[in-house]
Amino acid sequence: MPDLMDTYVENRWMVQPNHANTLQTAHGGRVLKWMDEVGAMSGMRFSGESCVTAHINHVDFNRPILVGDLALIEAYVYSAGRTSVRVRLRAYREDPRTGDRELTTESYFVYVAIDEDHQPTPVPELTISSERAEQLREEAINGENGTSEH
Ligand SMILES: CC(=O)SCCNC(=O)CCNC(=O)[C@H](O)C(C)(C)COP(=O)(O)OP(=O)(O)OC[C@H]1O[C@@H](n2cnc3c(N)ncnc32)[C@H](O)[C@@H]1OP(=O)(O)O
Repeated sequence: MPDLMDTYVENRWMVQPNHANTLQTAHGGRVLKWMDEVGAMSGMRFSGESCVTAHINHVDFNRPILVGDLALIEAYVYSAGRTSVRVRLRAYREDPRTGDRELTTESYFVYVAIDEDHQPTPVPELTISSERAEQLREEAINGENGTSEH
């Protein structure tokens, strides 16, 4: 049974002019695409299956990510159903020189594990075996319910 920490995936992209809008900041659709990809990686790591995106909850773009910044995307599975997997996604802008980062976007995605026939297929149970994992799960549940502070 995979542990929450086993599903923790992060990836970075350097924001290039071809990722930007006319304001020279990352296009929102591009950021969502990166989030979706990293979330799917997390869901696949958890389930051992291909995963498709079934649902994206509300998305607020709180800060822009400038061309030349790094877009850092973090994902982890915090809950699992029979065939569905809930993934917390956070996007940060990161200064490539200092590593300073600020949260820009947060969302909660539902993926469904599918078999070779593209039909939903069961996922394992999620285990929580450390204080850090428990903290991450609580943060996700509170964030999804709109009760977190950020
Ligand atoms: C990473 C990517 O970019 S993938 C590309 C974009 N995504 C897609 O193309 C997916 C297109 N959609 C589909 O193929 C189908 O609707 C599927 C596979 C997501 C679901 O198929 P369905 O036949 O509706 O499945 P079914 O009704 O049995 O539900 C399966 C699970 O999905 C969950 N689910 C289905 N739709 C949703 C939804 N909109 N929101 C939340 N959960 C959902 C169900 O609650 C169920 O969860 P559980 O098994 O944990 O109880």
